[in-house]
Amino acid sequence: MDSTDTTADQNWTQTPDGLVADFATGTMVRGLDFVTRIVGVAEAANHHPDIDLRYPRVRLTLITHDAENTVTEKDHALARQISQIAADLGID
Ligand SMILES: C[C@H](O)[C@H](O)[C@H]1CNC2=NC(N)=NC(=O)C2=N1
Repeated sequence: MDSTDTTADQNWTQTPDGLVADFATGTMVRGLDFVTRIVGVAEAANHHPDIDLRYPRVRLTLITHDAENTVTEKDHALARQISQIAADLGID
């Protein structure tokens, strides 16, 4: 996957803990709305991020437990979906 021009990659960084992204939600209420939508797509994918909901940002970490805690396509696919939700909500 060309990792230079997709929205998902603009938000996400590969770390030893997995794919990590911070989203500047601005308030905790907006963060909760964002997280609620994330949980919806995570449940549908049966693939779940670690979620750190704070004021004024949400931090997400994606790793595949079933693959000895490595980053897999499941993580990249969910990252793309999450980045799209953020874009839809006008969250950077
Ligand atoms: C049994 C269940 O389907 C698995 O444990 C799923 C659930 N959600 C998951 N979420 C994440 N992030 N990684 C996984 O490997 C994973 N596996």
